[in-house]
Amino acid sequence: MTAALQVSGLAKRFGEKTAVDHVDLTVPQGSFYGLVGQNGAGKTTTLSMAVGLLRPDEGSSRIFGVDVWADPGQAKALVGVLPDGLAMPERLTGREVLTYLGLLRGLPPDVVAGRAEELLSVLGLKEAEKTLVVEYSTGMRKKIGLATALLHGPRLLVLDEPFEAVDPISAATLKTLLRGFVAGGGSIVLSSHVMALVEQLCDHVAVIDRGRVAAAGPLERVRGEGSLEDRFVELVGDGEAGVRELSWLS
Ligand SMILES: Nc1ncnc2c1ncn2[C@@H]1O[C@H](COP(=O)(O)OP(=O)(O)OP(=O)(O)O)[C@@H](O)[C@H]1O
Repeated sequence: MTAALQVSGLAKRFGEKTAVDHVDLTVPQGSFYGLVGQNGAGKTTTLSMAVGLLRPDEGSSRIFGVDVWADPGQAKALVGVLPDGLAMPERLTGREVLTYLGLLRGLPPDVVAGRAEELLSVLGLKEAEKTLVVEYSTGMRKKIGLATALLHGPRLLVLDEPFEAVDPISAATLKTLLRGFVAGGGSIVLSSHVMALVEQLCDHVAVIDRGRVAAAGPLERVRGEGSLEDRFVELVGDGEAGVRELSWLS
């Protein structure tokens, strides 16, 4: 079966810094795939290149077999993206953002209106629908960003830190929504620093360390006998470096 997302040999340098160093990832159709790594490991850069937001120096990315860089229109119709630091039309309300982006996607106005209504309701943004995005909290921005990713009914969701700054009640709703998406045949890739969350939601995981894939595959295989956190520390930890005390604080 064609993979939902197949990235091959992706590489990106920023000046002297190699942010992503020939990453290969295969996200099977119907999987819930977690990408974990330390700050600066290269997760955002990898996902940005995978969905066509950032041009790679080397490598390729295919969404359901469609080359993201050769055929961006077709590839982008298949994917919903929640990027890191999503830029929004700040002077629009949540509903206006959804309407604008839905029409831009070419959806009929009545479909956009119906879906916007449902998304605002499911994501707990109904009361905030008249508020301008510029006035949204960080968590609310995350949720409206997710709504824009879902609006056109994509087959693959690529979500960069979707749970960051989201309150526990909204997180529970989000988990149900994402699980439902996968149960209905969709595929999801998400990045997170929270190992417990990845263990709870994902069936596949990739550990990214300094721009490279340190381990990847089905969750059970990657984590082995222990927890994902133990395995993560084992793979990417740098010994005592993180546990030095600040003597001047005590
Ligand atoms: N536009 C840029 N210009 C220069 N360096 C960059 C740029 N974007 C990312 N980097 C560098 O590339 C590396 C990977 O960054 P990236 O944002 O992909 O990491 P990450 O795993 O998503 O981190 P975090 O978990 O903190 O979000 C970092 O060293 C970062 O400083």
